[in-house]
Amino acid sequence: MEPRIPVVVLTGFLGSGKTTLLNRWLRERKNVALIINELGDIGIDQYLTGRRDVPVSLLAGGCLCCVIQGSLSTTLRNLLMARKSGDIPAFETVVIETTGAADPFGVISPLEQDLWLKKRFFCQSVLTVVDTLAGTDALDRHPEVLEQIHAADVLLLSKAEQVDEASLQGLQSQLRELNATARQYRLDNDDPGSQLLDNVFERRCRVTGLFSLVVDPATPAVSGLVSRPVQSQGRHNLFSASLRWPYGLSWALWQAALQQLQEQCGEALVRVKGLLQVSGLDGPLLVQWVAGQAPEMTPLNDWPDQDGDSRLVLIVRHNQADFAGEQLAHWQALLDQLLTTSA
Ligand SMILES: Nc1nc2c(ncn2[C@@H]2O[C@H](COP(=O)(O)OP(=O)(O)OP(=O)(O)O)[C@@H](O)[C@H]2O)c(=O)[nH]1
Repeated sequence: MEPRIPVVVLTGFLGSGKTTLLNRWLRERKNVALIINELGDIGIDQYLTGRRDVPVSLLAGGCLCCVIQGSLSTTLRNLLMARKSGDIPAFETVVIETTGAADPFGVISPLEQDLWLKKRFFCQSVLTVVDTLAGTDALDRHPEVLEQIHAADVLLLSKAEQVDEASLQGLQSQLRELNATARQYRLDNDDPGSQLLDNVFERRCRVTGLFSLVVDPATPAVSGLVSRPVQSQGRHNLFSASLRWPYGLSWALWQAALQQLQEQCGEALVRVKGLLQVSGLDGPLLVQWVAGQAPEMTPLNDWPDQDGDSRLVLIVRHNQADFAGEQLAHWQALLDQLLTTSA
């Protein structure tokens, strides 16, 4: 039997900087296969990963830790078959970029529970990106962030260059309380680089259906740690809605429309990302927007596919599953109106 293939789980809340970091690391690495899991139905991240010579599998429309947990087994099997038959390069490591809402323990559980997979793959590390700009607020607002921190072997602190030292230190000490063993790296001046993908960490967590921490009797209990059941269906009150639209608008009208979307969704808004058709531009406008942070709108040279449709994914936190869809439907009506008046 061949040696087992290591699987690295790269996690972190919505918009924390997972894809940005992977882009950087994949410039130096070829020998990985990438699995990208997206909450929305339309994948955007697969277009943003820098290297085209790395096999990328997109799993969209729900989280691997719950709604589409079964898809990981199939995807890993397919990757292994394709590697054996020489259809894809002989990757040495699989990197899973989770959705921003994922519970990493839920993502890795098939690797521990499916005997076929267990013989061929193992979870080598859980790397968690922490958005320092979102800071301690995110720990209070989004329980998923706590799960991602608890599960981490390493904490990678993004956007630290935008945060003052005192806030950063406050966040770092809170992170140490939540996960005393994970090493912290500031990505602005201490990026460990893609070599981190080779480091093997001992799994500290045991997956039993109910997730519980295996506490080393030599280490004090970690404060604030909760173990809670994971439902087989979507366990988040995070919902996504996606829109494809075969038209373009001017940059200024898109800006106004996005502003309107923010006002409509209010506090519920968590993340917006998309590729928009803009009159006068050959390539799309990449929209990257993390709630509470300034929207980034970057013109790209080319469309990543033949399609050329504007597409947008909206992620909200709300107790009504229909909320995201309704907001996007209202917004589409506004876009249609803008299109008519600007024609
Ligand atoms: N200033 C700064 N911005 C960053 C950094 N990392 C990411 N960003 C920005 O944060 C936004 C989200 O980055 P992504 O890499 O797409 O985040 P993500 O975690 O992959 O997002 P999801 O897939 O939606 O969960 C983008 O606008 C990035 O440009 C960083 O270290 N510093």
